[in-house]
Amino acid sequence: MAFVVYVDGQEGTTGLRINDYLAQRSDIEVLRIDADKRKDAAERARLLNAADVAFLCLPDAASREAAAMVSNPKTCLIDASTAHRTAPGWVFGLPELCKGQREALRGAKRIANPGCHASAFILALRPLVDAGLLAPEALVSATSITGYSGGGKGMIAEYQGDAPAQLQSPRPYALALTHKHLPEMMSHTGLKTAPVFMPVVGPFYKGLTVSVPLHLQQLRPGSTPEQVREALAAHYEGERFIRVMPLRDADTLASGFFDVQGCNDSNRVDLFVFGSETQVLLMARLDNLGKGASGAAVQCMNVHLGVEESLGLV
Ligand SMILES: NC(=O)C1=CN([C@@H]2O[C@H](COP(=O)(O)OP(=O)(O)OC[C@H]3O[C@@H](n4cnc5c(N)ncnc54)[C@H](OP(=O)(O)O)[C@@H]3O)[C@@H](O)[C@H]2O)C=CC1
Ligand SMILES: CC(=O)N[C@@H](CCC(=O)OP(=O)(O)O)C(=O)O
Repeated sequence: MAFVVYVDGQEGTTGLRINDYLAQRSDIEVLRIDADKRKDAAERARLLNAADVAFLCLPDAASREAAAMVSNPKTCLIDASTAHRTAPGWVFGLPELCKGQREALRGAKRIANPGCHASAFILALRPLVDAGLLAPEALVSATSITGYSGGGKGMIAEYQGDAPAQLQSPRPYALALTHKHLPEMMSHTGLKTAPVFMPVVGPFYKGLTVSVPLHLQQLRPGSTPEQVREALAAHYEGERFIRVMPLRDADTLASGFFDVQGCNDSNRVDLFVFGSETQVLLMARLDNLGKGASGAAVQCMNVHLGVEESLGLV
């Protein structure tokens, strides 16, 4: 018997991509809402409550509204928005976060998927905190370079229309230093202080890389770049979507440049450690619409339904 799935926000950037993934699956029956009822609360409530799994691919306020509509105890919600990522009762949708996370996702009926920048930041730093290399009290900074599809339909239209010249250069943003991913970045790494975080959106569709520069003096005394890479490799051993690259990745150093789009069209995260005698630079790369959004949501569904090993993501 097929699992019944509904995507609330089926016409948005994340929803469309989830539907592409689901279309390849014979074990999933997708409920679709009529075009003229896409924002009709009663019809959305009916479909949400008819689903085994419902994805919320909506702005935050609409996600909160949708969650409040669900009374069927069997419906599992997987929310792609920022609304519930540190909310009590919701499990964070990052199976690789730590031991026990998969089991938590199997049992959960409320799953909040990470933000795209946050996924990369957390996957790069959580192992260092868990291994005792980076103290929870550490003060860190991060930048993120991202494609414009991260900004949803609105930003895509801005870039693909008659775009003004300033959109052709990288644009730093969130300069009030209050980016909406900071709470989840702290809560799911264990860091007690928010990083100084500067995202930069560039004139390409998708692909994202978070970089975290660290002086070795910021780490446990005596730490080396080798130990940093080792901590990542040990944490993610056996994880099929996480690739810990060789220390000082030779291909990148030989080419001289880092390829921000190198994980596009995959659900993969590549983790890089570059290092000198006194410094390390951690870089985490993903497709913001893959492991940064829709791929991650489908992966969480697979984990929840207990079909993770068999299905559809690369
Ligand atoms: N794009 C990305 O890389 C990522 C996005 N996310 C998050 O996922 C969520 C969806 O983002 P994204 O797909 O990019 O956004 P889009 O703007 O592309 O799509 C949002 C969709 O939600 C629909 N919608 C808005 N309000 C309602 C409502 N009240 N009822 C039903 N549908 C509604 C919109 O309808 P309409 O078409 O009429 O505007 C639109 O189709 C957001 O919370 C976003 O922050 C998370 C990680 C990464
Ligand atoms: C380029 C761009 O604007 N990106 C979005 C993040 C996309 C994402 O992860 O959004 P949610 O947290 O809403 O899920 C931003 O930085 O706000």
